[in-house]
Amino acid sequence: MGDAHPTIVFYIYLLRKESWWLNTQHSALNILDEKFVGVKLGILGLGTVGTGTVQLLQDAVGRHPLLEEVEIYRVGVRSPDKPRAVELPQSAITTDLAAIVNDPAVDIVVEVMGGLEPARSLILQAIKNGKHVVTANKAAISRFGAEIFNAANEAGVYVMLEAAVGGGIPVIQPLKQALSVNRIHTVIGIVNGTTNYILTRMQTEGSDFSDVLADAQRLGYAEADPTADVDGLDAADKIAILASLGFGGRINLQDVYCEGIRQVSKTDINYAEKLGFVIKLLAIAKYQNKANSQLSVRVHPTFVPKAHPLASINGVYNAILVEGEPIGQVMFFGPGAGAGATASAVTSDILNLVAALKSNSAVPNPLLSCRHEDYCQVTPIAELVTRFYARFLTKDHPGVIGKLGTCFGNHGVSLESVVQTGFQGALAEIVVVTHDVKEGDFRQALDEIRNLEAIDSIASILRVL
Ligand SMILES: NC(=O)C1=CN([C@@H]2O[C@H](COP(=O)(O)OP(=O)(O)OC[C@H]3O[C@@H](n4cnc5c(N)ncnc54)[C@H](OP(=O)(O)O)[C@@H]3O)[C@@H](O)[C@H]2O)C=CC1
Ligand SMILES: N[C@@H](CC=O)C(=O)O
Ligand code: NA
Repeated sequence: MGDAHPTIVFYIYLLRKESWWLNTQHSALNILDEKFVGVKLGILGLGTVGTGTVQLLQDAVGRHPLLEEVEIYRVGVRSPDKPRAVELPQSAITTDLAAIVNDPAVDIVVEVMGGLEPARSLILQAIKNGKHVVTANKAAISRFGAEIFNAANEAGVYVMLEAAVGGGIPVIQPLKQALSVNRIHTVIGIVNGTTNYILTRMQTEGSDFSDVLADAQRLGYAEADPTADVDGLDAADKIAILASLGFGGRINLQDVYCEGIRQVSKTDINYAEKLGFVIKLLAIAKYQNKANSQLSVRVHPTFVPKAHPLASINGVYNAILVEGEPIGQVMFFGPGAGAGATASAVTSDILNLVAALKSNSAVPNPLLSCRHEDYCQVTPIAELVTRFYARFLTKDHPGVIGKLGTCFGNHGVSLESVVQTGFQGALAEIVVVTHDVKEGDFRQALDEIRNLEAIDSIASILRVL
């Protein structure tokens, strides 16, 4: 300070103290009063997404110039001796992930390791240490979002998750920003690349489920445990996140109804084709009853009319159709999984954080942080009103169709079409498509039908969009 006037020294002391306080509250201020010297990343995970992200960052020429200010500082893995598709100094690689989130030099923690624990604890620890977080982990966010975002708001840091839904498709930021002036009433999408890839190949090539799943795993689309993809759980995580953003409240994951694609057979795919539909695993969040803000949030294989915009989304591609007022319909389309596509989303989040760090703003940006406090009301699936497709295997008795019609009629289920085209061995196959019906009523009719002497089995039940 040399011989500065004592009052000035005192003011500088107060400013420093103030800025220290702000620094602990808002890590966006970590660089206040200092020249911006670049941003150090601590990356947790170097698998499909981590590797794609490192490749993108190491090849920054021709991309946004801010990327050149990003340093890959530490990378955490499980098996340090595994051969990697990227070159990094050995000193940057560690198996001690806690050391990364506790390292004061790290500005942004990029969590691309997946799983629930230790991912959750590491994210929370990074936040506690005043670090911004980028994550691709929809499983952790959909379960621990409240805890993670509350902690982030308290610490004044951001948790960014563009890669968590729709892979490379920008959909999180548009919902948080560009579309947030709309009253959203429907979010409906194909949000799992693995199952869309499987269904597409079963449909176009008549391939077997297990062969195509192996290909999806080899291509890096599937989760470490592909059950999450195949059983619809990954899509449920994603629609919970999208619904939360679209409808302005938290979603309890247990309220999301979820069915996967295991029961979708080639026979159903062929019937769908004959009836003018394709089968897609849809994730749907929409007002069931706008008057009392009741939402329907669900994932299930669905008969989608061939003319619907989601019917032509094939392979690993995802698409999310958002409907709101006043905008009407907007559809986001692009690659939903894979190294490069997902790295694009992760890196765009990193870029946003670099920009936030550079802007030196003392005030957290409300368009980057999470503002939810309350939970949305989600209605039970029995209350859903939808059309159904059902396939029955029946004994070849006269009058079976009439008996089916009577049971449906007893429960107020009206039929749009009834088709009897084929046989499975000695059993006749009858396919029914209903008009809109309350799911609970439809299920009661099925219970009655199951008890008919002429019915061998109900081979499949799928909802129709
Ligand atoms: N794959 C995709 O297309 C997409 C994935 N995501 C999400 O991104 C995340 C990562 O997925 P992905 O890259 O496919 O996963 P991978 O299984 O390919 O990679 C996981 C990485 O994390 C490391 N890792 C995992 N657990 C630990 C641990 N306990 N300690 C140290 N290191 C650990 C692994 O280390 P090691 O290499 O040594 O085994 C590996 O490098 C997940 O949350 C996933 O849901 C999101 C969108 C698309
Ligand atoms: N396993 C997921 C990866 C992206 O989230 C998928 O198949 O969509
Ligand atoms: Na995305």
